[in-house]
Amino acid sequence: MARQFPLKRTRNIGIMAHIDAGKTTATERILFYTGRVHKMGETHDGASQMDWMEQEQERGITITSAATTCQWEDHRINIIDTPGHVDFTVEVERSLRVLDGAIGVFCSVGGVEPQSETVWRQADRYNVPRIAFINKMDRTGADFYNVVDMMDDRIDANPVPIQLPIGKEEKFKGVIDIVNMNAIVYDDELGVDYEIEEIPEDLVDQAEEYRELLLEAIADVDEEFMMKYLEGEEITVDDIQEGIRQGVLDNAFTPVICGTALKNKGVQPILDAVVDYLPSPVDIPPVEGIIPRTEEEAVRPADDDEPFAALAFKIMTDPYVGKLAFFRVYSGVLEAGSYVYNSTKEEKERVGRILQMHANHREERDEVYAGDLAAAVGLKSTSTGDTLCDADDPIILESMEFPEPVISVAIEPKTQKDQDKLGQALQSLAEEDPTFQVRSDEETGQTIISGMGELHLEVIIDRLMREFSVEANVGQPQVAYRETIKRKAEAEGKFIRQSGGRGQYGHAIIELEPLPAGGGFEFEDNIVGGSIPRDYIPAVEDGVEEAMENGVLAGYPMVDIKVNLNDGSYHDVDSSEMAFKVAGSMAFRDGVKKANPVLLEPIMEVEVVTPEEYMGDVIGDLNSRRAQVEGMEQRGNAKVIGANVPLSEMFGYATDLRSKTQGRANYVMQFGHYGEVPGNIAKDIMDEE
Ligand SMILES: Nc1nc2c(ncn2[C@@H]2O[C@H](COP(=O)(O)OP(=O)(O)OP(=O)(O)O)[C@@H](O)[C@H]2O)c(=O)[nH]1
Repeated sequence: MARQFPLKRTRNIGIMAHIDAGKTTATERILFYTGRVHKMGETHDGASQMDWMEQEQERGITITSAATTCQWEDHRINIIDTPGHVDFTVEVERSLRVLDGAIGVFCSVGGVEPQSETVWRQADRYNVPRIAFINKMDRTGADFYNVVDMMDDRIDANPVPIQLPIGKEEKFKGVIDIVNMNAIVYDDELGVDYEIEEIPEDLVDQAEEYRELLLEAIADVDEEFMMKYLEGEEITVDDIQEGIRQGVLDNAFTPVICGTALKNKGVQPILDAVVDYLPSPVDIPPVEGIIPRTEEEAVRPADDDEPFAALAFKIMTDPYVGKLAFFRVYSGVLEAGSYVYNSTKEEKERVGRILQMHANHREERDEVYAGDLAAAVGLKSTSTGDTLCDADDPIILESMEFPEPVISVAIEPKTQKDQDKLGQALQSLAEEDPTFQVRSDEETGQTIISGMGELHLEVIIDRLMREFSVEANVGQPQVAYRETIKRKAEAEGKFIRQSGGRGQYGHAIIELEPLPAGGGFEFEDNIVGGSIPRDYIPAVEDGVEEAMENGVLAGYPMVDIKVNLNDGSYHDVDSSEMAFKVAGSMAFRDGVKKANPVLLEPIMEVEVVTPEEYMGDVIGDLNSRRAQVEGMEQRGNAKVIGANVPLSEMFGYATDLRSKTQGRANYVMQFGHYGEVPGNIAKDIMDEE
């Protein structure tokens, strides 16, 4: 069977936004206009099409990203929903990894909020070409030009309006299209019909001014265009569109359009802009990876004739079909019912059915092609971030980077029956979400789950009950502390047993050294002359890694340490992997004690927006939470305070802030870095353990 849409006419896009900017509404309108959904669901009625999960509907926020397919102007558009809440960064990361372009949705009143800033910067890191849609032009206080300025100041988006609003707030009527130099005017309040008209007289000068800015921006990225522009030659609409497309693909500027999703104004132009300006899979550099074993670098161009390569970017448990693995095909073709090689796990797996997800139905696919996004049923071992490929031409694609969890709770099954189900349920959840981790506490035997924030863990516990019917008691959320070392130290581990039967002999001499924050764990093998045989070296590393799971101060995982294995000895008969593993653990524990171990805590970046009259109280309160106030600025008529605050001091902050400011201040917080816990506080934490 041949492919239905040429690669050039495929768009894989995400919609990125701050919570409440209107991403869900915009997505629904897009699906409505592309004809897939025939009734518009409103998020606040809880009838949303994209918010599949029950909790999402109750909370009114989008938590998971689902890939939804629609069609516009002979193009296939796959939309990857991207949440705006920072507790779900992993969802953002994973969608950024597989999309080719994005629409940034901003609220015309709130503008560039801190979380949109975070998401925008994540997208910068992945070089994602973007367009921007300024939504909610109908709201009181709507200010298109202010948002454009904020995009310039805060996120260096180099915004270039290609539309201007006609009117605003309740008088918002439509937009001026400065590419075609005409006006799209909606006839009524609900944007059912529109007319293409001449630009209203009072806006002609402004339209011309912005057209000049647009032409200049294009001239900066397109030499041919620059020549035409400078020599005063005629510039066609095609030239301009071509130029905008170039600017977007080069990440040189961000074209800005506007409207109101809720009132159905300016939605079709979003789709036109996606088709006209965002990249197809062949417009972006081919995906990179390495060949297993040889470790050679390789690329897979977007082409059906290349060997199959895809990335699993989301695992979902579906009530009807069980485990669904969403994947993005970069190259080649995959048939339903065939085998595929999971190069990350080094396993062959059978793909059962392949499903294409639409907003309200699923379509069964016999084959998927380069550039497609679909979901597979039947992949048992595949988890988020794994590469699926052709066994004869294997590759491991660059995986995603996931942040480490910062908060944890102890969880205890209520009954024996729950106990049996808990392990399996937690494992499925961890497969879906790499920022969710499960471990058992060595001393208490309790099951500890960790995640990115209180909301993240709440959602997980909710799902345990709803989807897996596990009843559990949940402890107080605790900060996920870490331990590390501050100086170098040498250490030795010797494990010798010689009582009866076969003895045990393992001996390792190591040196520990601190790595910079975020350095994780490194192991260097400096053994020369076979003082430890090759075969036993991985066992020493395993032993060290196992010992790192429970630090010496308070049993927290150890991070940012390099271990150099420098020497050791062995015994011809008695040495074994087991003995070297134990020796590795012993050496590490011994070394840590000499290397000045310290406790680390997550430090959050907090931003509080408050009316000026409460500023003193807010700062006083932050100071009592060991905050480092980093800056203050005026935004509109409010004060914005930026601070770094230890997460352990932030529990219950929402309630305190509300009562101190009569509910008039807001805050957002996100993980910043791990910092050393001050001595007296560290002592308290260690005493508690
Ligand atoms: N006035 C106005 N309200 C809008 C518009 N678009 C969306 N809204 C409202 O804004 C609220 C948030 O919209 P959503 O579409 O849920 O926003 P979201 O960005 O998807 O939010 P999360 O799912 O929480 O990330 C809802 O009450 C919408 O009805 C608009 O154009 N104008």
